[in-house]
Amino acid sequence: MSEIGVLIPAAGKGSRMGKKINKQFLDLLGKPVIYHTVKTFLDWQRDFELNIVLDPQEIDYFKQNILPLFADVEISLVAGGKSRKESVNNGLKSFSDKVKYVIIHDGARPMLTKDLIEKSFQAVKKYDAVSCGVKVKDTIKVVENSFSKKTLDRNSLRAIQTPQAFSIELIKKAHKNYDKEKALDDASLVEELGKKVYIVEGDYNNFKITTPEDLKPAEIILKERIDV
Ligand SMILES: Nc1ccn([C@@H]2O[C@H](COP(=O)(O)OP(=O)(O)OP(=O)(O)O)[C@@H](O)[C@H]2O)c(=O)n1
Ligand SMILES: C[C@](O)(CO)[C@H](O)COP(=O)(O)O
Repeated sequence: MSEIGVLIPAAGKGSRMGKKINKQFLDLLGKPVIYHTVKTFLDWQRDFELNIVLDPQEIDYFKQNILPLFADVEISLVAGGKSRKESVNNGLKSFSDKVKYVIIHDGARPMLTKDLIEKSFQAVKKYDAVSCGVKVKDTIKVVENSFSKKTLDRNSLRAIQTPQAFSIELIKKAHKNYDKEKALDDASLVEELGKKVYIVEGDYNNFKITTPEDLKPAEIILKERIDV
């Protein structure tokens, strides 16, 4: 068994997408969104434990409609929680003792690349806590009551993505240490411990499918990859 654990949180409600079906099960080029996410990890390599965290009410749907697409792969399905943090925490607890490093990646980011996974994995062996992030292209202002208050220094800003990778010992400790439900990402829990998180250059195409207008560009990006 491998020292690597891959954890895909996919137990969200997708409320901003506003569809009846979970956004991770929506069709993208003839396959569910989450299929593309998982497939990229399997194209990267196959020697890892894979935990996919799902809404308990969607586990049967996943078993019937998505698991058959990965017939030869061992996948553990884990029941998620009310918040992303709780879902990730449940996924962390389900790895075997062999796992040393865990790579956490949103099910709703199907445009990740093998290169991003590999860069994150190489970096976590050196730094113990890693997140992908991209430079911010726009000018960012703090706005209050519709008036700008100040302009932030763009050079020090990054828009944070997943994959995020950690030594499993550190990320479990970080989850235990932070008892509030709401946390935007796992790297921030490590920051709460006073530890540094190394930022790997992410990919602008690796955006999260959040609202309906994200679907068309996602299709264009994935189609270009499949066509080449
Ligand atoms: N309780 C939760 C909430 C989120 N997630 C997962 O975390 C990722 C990032 O979350 P986001 O895009 O915010 O998804 P949702 O919470 O589903 O979206 P929304 O906030 O619009 O409801 C998604 O893959 C989502 O399924 C999860 O596993 N468990
Ligand atoms: C983890 C994450 O995708 C990094 O950008 C993001 O923080 C998830 O946040 P959301 O509020 O669940 O969209």
